[in-house]
Amino acid sequence: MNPETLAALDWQDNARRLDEDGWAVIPGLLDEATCRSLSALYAQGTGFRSRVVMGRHGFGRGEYCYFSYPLPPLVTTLREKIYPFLVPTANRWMERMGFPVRFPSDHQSFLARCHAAGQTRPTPLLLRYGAGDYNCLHQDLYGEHVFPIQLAVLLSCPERDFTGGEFVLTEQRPRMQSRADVVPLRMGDAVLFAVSQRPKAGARGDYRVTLRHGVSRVRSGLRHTLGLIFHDAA
Ligand SMILES: O=C(O)CCC(=O)C(=O)O
Ligand SMILES: [Fe+2]
Repeated sequence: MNPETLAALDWQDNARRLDEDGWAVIPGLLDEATCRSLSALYAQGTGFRSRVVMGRHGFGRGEYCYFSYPLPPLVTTLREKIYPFLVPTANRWMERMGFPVRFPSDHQSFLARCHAAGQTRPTPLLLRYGAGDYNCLHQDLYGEHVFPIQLAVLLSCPERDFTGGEFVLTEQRPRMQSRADVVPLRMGDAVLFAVSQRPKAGARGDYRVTLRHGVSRVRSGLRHTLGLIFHDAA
């Protein structure tokens, strides 16, 4: 992955799919070698600020580790270089939902805002699921400052490295029942998705829907993911 690859992506189409569905897949964001080397960091166990065993918190089953600063260079690059392409959608969503917040065009300025408010801990993470593991539906909110779109990259190969373990999104509409989507991902694919709320166009104008994401039960093997959240944590 290099910055030119990112600039060459169809961000207008990504924005359109985020508006319509609340998520968009970037096929083949990372190549297999990069996926393998990122997954290998998990077993190495260094460069992380904390490890969370999901079962201990009722978050599901499996575990994840938050990177510490400085992040691995590739993770910093992805976070800094992808962010600016998402800002127009993020700002449009805030406007359409009637929220006053607007996001600066560069990630460093947004992080400075998080840090000034006490959200200083890095949120990018690696997740690892074995057979029987899953991630309950959740939202990655870590304080007052929330960038409304995040990214996850599947680092393992479905059917070869693991079975089951699908990325799931639910959308809760006001006074209606929730709708689920399963996002088809191959190794190295990234999914952009709404962290929490997003506007949806309806017959009588925009209304807000609430998204949650999770992972269905892994049936066999080992599944790794890279999670990229643009706000830091309190
Ligand atoms: O493992 C996954 O696909 C989901 C990871 C996740 O919850 C996240 O990146 O925030
Ligand atoms: Fe998450």
